[in-house]
Amino acid sequence: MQRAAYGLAHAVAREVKKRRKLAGASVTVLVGKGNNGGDGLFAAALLARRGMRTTAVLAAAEVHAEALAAFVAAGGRGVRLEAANAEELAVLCAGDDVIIDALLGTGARGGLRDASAELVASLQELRPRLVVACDLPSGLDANTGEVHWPVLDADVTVTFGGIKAGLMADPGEGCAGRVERVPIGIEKQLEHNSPELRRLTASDIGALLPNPGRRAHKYSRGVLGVVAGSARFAGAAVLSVHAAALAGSGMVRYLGPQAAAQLVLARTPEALWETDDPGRVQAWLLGSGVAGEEQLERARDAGSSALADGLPVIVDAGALSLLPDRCPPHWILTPHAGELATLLGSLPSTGEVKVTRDDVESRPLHYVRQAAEQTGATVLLKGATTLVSSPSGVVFSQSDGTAWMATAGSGDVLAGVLGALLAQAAESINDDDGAYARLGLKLEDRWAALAAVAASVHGRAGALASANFDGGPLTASAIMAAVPRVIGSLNAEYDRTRP
Ligand SMILES: NC(=O)C1=CN([C@@H]2O[C@H](COP(=O)(O)OP(=O)(O)OC[C@H]3O[C@@H](n4cnc5c(N)ncnc54)[C@H](O)[C@@H]3O)[C@@H](O)[C@H]2O)[C@@H](O)CC1
Ligand SMILES: Nc1ncnc2c1ncn2[C@@H]1O[C@H](COP(=O)(O)OP(=O)(O)O)[C@@H](O)[C@H]1O
Ligand SMILES: [K+]
Repeated sequence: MQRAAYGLAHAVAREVKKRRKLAGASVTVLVGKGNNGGDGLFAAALLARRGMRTTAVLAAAEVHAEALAAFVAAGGRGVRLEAANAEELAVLCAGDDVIIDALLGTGARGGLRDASAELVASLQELRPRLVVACDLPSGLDANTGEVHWPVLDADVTVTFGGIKAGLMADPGEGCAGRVERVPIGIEKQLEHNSPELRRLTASDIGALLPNPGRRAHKYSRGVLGVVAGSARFAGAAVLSVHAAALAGSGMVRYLGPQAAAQLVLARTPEALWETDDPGRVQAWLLGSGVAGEEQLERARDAGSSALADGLPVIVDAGALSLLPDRCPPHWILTPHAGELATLLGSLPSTGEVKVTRDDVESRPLHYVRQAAEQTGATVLLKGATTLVSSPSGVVFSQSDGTAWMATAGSGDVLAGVLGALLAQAAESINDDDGAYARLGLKLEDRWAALAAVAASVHGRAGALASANFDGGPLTASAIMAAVPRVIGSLNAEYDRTRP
């Protein structure tokens, strides 16, 4: 607890010092009845000793006794929270330089109640200057990222030991701000728990990204077949094919109507337009912008032959309605929340239960797992945080992008990037001595890891492209243009630091 409190106090002091002098700055800690409140009080005691004006709002009749004694001994002032003073206290706290949220931690059952809920709801409206959450924002489910409102949005969350699953899945992650981990000596223990939610680091991604050997040729690099776009949504074909080319596929074969193909070739003369027998490919991308019977038929045909040949397939947008009864794990579905809701509704195994887009957005981790389990496929659920579930339930979470990426065509670019990575890795991903094996990834989870690599490259490309405009808005084309640099720098960084 002392280590946790020390780490928390250190982070709070550092954040305050970015804005003003520490001595004389005001901090209020919101204290619940458990150990989370204890951490908050011990941290506040340390801050009082560094000259901060400290107040503790005590939200329970009994709080951590030893921590309260330390807080009082350091000169801190306690105020009891009651229904009658919740609003008044909210106004007072909102004027402070920083608020520490230590109401509920990992022992919480459900959300904030009574006066605590009232206080937090009012504070959230008052938009305090700086909020630091102790371990996790109170009201979050540490295991799922589901949120019991109200929650006070944090600027920084200082979390102890391991990063909780609830800080890597929305909507929880969206409330947590920047997440910092403080080691408290239980890390070795955590390593042995099988991690059901993982986030790949830049170094993991560098290790998994394909890097052509000296003797590579275009066919050995991986050929991607693409059935995307339609007369109505020609842009999806243009974007996905070009993104696939930029992300390093050896070659792209495009199947679609002449009108779309002309636009595809105008943007990507490197692609081939296939009008009858498409020739050999290592992987397929089906569905981005696919509409109309003729193009759906092409997607259906390609899907059937891929299933028969055991080739990996990305199933996006328009092709999500064409799934076989049971998909293999090397079929990667790429829905956004609305498409996932529709998909789940169409599966016989979902039964009569109706799933809405709102349901998926409030429990993305639950539903992405459910979809992977029910279809047998790997499922990538797009969003601010993108979750990828393998059919075995292991989930990867990547959150590297910027909200400017919520723009038309962004998903088509992701599909193209994923297609390129899939075609390049298709023949080596299961090798016993390959990069995926070296990272300790089980066979059934490798497709999900690959999809997570694509999501991260896509997110990083968006972040880089936006940074090039001082954090300004993006088009899908701008995201795409940054993809080669992101791959190049991840590869270079990995080469520089590899063990
Ligand atoms: N190894 C560890 O697990 C460590 C835990 N630490 C801290 O301990 C915290 C967990 O402590 P606790 O297990 O005491 O859990 P909490 O601090 O979350 O408090 C749980 C207590 O609050 C009550 N409670 C549960 N749900 C409630 C609700 N909705 N409204 C009101 N009261 C509710 C419970 O009856 C219980 O007494 C962590 O979040 C972290 O801050 C750290 O001190 C470091 C070490
Ligand atoms: N708020 C956000 N922050 C970061 N990335 C986002 C956000 N919203 C969406 N994205 C990303 O942008 C892409 C949008 O894809 P999609 O919804 O299929 O759009 P479209 O169909 O227009 O291409 C996904 O990769 C998703 O993860
Ligand atoms: K908390």
